[in-house]
Amino acid sequence: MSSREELPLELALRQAQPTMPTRRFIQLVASGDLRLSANQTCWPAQKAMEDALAKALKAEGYEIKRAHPYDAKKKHGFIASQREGIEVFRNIDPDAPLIVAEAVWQYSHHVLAGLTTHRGPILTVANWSGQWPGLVGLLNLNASLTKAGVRYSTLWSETFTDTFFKNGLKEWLTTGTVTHDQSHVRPLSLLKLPADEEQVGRDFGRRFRQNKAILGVFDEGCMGMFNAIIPDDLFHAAGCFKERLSQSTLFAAMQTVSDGDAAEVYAWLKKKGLQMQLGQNDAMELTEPQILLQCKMYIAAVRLADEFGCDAIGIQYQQGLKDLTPASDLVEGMLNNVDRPPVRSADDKRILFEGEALPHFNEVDECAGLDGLVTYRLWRELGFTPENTLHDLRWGQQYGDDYVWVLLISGAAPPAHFIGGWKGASTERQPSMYFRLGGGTLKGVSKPGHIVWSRVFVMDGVLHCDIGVAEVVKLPEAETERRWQETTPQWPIMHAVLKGVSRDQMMARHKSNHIQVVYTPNAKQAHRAARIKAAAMAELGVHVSLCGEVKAS
Ligand SMILES: C[C@H](O)[C@@H](O)[C@@H](O)C(=O)CO
Repeated sequence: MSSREELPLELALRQAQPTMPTRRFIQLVASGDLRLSANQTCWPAQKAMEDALAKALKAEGYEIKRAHPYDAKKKHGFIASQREGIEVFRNIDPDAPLIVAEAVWQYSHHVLAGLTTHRGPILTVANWSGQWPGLVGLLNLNASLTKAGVRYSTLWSETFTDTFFKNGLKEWLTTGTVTHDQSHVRPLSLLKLPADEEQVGRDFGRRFRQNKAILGVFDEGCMGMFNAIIPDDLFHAAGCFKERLSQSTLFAAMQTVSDGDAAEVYAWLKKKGLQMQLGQNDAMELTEPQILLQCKMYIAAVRLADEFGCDAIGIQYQQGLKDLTPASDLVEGMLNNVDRPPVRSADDKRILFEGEALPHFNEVDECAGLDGLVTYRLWRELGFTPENTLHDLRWGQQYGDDYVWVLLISGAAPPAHFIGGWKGASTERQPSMYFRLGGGTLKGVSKPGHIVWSRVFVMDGVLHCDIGVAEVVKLPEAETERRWQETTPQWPIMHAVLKGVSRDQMMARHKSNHIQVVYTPNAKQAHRAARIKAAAMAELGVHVSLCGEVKAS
């Protein structure tokens, strides 16, 4: 029996090269949020995008056929749960070509089940718009499909009339796949790093693995981000172990924090100069009681991390928690900063994690957790400021000679990254369509400088890590404001120019909605640190690729 015959039928079919049937219609699905308010608010953008897509397909002689209708009662046309998705896919011809169209942030598990058994060619498409996190949703879906071993093609467009999109669409319609330029990706295994740097990285990696680390995960995976879950055996091989915690525990621990302790954190923030955009209307504005609850959450999170001996923690922050308490963003930003309000143990005997950040991986993205902890500790050893964070790869536009990405995360980044530090930081109410009970974000503009960017992801059953360098640029205030207004003005922003990677190369390759970023003292050190980090990751068994202009020596 050949190894091919040993494969289960479904898998064999999935792995077969998809062929494009000559039907004249293309089925379409749209995955949405799990929150009705978000689906309703974002529906008009999705509708506009689907109309533009339909026009593009019509020009090629094809018609779009939605596989699920607009729901007049719910006032949107998204698949809004995993169950709904499975039911929709029952009526989809599994051999027919299928487009997944995304203009919004979506929960990938709504369509993942159906897509894992779809045999026809799959095309994921997003509109090049900052308005809602549709590109972010697309990247999460692509990464989830990659981890699941589902074959797919992907495209994006601002107008759906540009040459890049039209050529890609034509290729998909005729061959069932879209090829992208990924010449910016160089596997580390084919490169030779300078021996001294390789040794520093490998030595760090060996010690990291031997010491073992515990990453506390508060409600793994319940934001639908299948890609963000690292299988335990892969995690263990890198020296990382999960402490599975519940957001209910976090909520319960919040109830044990005294009002006085919360008030101290609040006062610390005020003294540091954090601008609080406060109002009175709890439903729409940020209020003092919301922030005080966030201060309680901050203390509770640090105490739980101490109790379970965690080296880093990740709070899932949406499902479950959003129904109980204000959002965790301000908490996350504080945790990730070395200069943060002190937290004493409940018995008042110790200051917890004194002089250190408690690395936090937003949205329980375990890939970011591994990366964040490695980076924090390695940067400390290199003598650099260790604060790092993830951002969403939200959108981007040309500015002058540069393609400047909008890296924006849905609530918090460490103030150490901001122009002016704490004094340059502000907290604004999370949009109520996402967070009914409010809560402040931790917002600022990332300072100009040289950074290393990276992303850990799961592909072909193993861990990968892409590493590159970038420059954070300062844009005029008006341009920053314009970019905020085009996206989500309450969230922290980084204006990043990725070195040696074009927009389309990045979109084609990047296997995540998130990107990890950390500062270095200058351009030369950014390249050096990227190489050392590459060696460290390789030592942990991760398949590393250097992307774009990282000099190999
Ligand atoms: C609030 C939103 O749902 C966010 O969670 C979303 O835009 C993301 O940041 C996804 O990474």
